[in-house]
Amino acid sequence: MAARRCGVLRREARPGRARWRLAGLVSRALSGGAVEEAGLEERVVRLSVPVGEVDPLLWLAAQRPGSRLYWSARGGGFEVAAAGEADALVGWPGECPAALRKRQGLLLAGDGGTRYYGGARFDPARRPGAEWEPFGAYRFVLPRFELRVREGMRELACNLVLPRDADRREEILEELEALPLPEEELPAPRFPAPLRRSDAPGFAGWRAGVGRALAAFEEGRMDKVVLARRAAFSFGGPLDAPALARALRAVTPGCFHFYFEPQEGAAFLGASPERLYRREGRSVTSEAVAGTRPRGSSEADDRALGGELLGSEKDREEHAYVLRSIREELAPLCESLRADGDVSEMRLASRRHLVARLRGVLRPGVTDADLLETLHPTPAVGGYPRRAALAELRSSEPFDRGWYAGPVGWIGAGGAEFAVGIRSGLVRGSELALFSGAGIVRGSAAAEEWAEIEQKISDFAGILGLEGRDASG
Ligand SMILES: C=C(O[C@H]1C=CC=C(C(=O)O)[C@@H]1O)C(=O)O
Ligand SMILES: [Mg+2]
Repeated sequence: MAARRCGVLRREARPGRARWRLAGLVSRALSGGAVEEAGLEERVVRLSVPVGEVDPLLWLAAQRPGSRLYWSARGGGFEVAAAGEADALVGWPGECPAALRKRQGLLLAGDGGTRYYGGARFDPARRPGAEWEPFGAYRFVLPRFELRVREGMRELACNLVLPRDADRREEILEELEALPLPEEELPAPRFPAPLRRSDAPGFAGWRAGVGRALAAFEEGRMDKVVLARRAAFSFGGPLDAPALARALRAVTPGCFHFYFEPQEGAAFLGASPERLYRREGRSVTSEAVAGTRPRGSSEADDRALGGELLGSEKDREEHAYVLRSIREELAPLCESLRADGDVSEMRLASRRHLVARLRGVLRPGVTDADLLETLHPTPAVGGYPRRAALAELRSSEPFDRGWYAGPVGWIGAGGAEFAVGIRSGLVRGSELALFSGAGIVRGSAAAEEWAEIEQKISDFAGILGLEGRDASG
């Protein structure tokens, strides 16, 4: 028999058997005696069993829509798909993730592997547009069920919050029993045809925005602002958002991949090259990513584009504000902070950026809420100085960024990792909104920055047949 890519499994790792073993663990953990022994203080119990080769994104696609998520670390090493919610920390309109501080007790009481996954709005102070309502100001989910791949080991896990889940024993076991565990490859997805495109701002509005930014630089009110665009597409039928995430992952190696679906019919997904920060205990790393050129079509062309980026004064300036700001913001939270190498080139499949890394040791007591509040938004997505840039975006950007360019990632007791939620889109039924921005500094030209955004959305555009539909008119 021909070997199927995902179908040949060792007997003990067969999905059905994994589910059955997990049900045994869950049943025991929720039995009267075990719950009573655990006492009244809320805590998270994470139960897991090994499982065979299932692609987490295929698993995700098979789960019931509504409350699904996916995260994979840049460069591999950690990947998770999840369904359902054992707990959720949700921010009300106007709340920033700093409010997480008050709600982190449960998390810190969790066992080692416990992680909440989620993200936050770019600007909690801006009134949310209707399309972003399901996402909240921030939303971190402790999934009910997880399929995790960590350093090549695959596991199926169930999170329980005790004692509160004791009352839901039957419900949880029924959910587990019904949990789909696909063993086979799905056919390659076919996406519906695109019908219409509309950009906010259009090119005239974009040119005006760049002009306003240049005037603000001249007047000394600001040094950099990242202006963004919302390119909205409608299709001839509903978009399969998990399939889109899979197709995107395939063409964007070396990126963080994320997918958040807080309710059926609304999914925010993307492939970001940029780490906001990573924390392991008190060690923290962050990085400045800015300045852009495409990859070349030949080796010589590619080399020339790399040289052009590294030698570009304008892109160096875009990048320098990001590095300077991260250093300024992070230093007060650290006992020590140092550069990790020089400014270099980050090469992605279809474009390249300038990158510089910072490494530090946090002062005792610094939390992830502190880090998020301090680091976000960096001038890679906001501007410099931050306050002036945000005021400009609030008063002139003609759409709500929602979670675009906000922090996305996970928080655990011993560590955390966040990417900057760029190169992303929002799927709602047969509508897709792609969000992308470009750093405006002295010397920026409106048409070039518009084209840079077009290049940045080309990963999505290539998958969905949107190329050649530039709306610059
Ligand atoms: C704001 C975005 O990219 C940022 C990250 C890298 C390079 C950038 C640039 O060259 O303008 C942007 O600052 C985006 O992709 O939406
Ligand atoms: Mg740029």
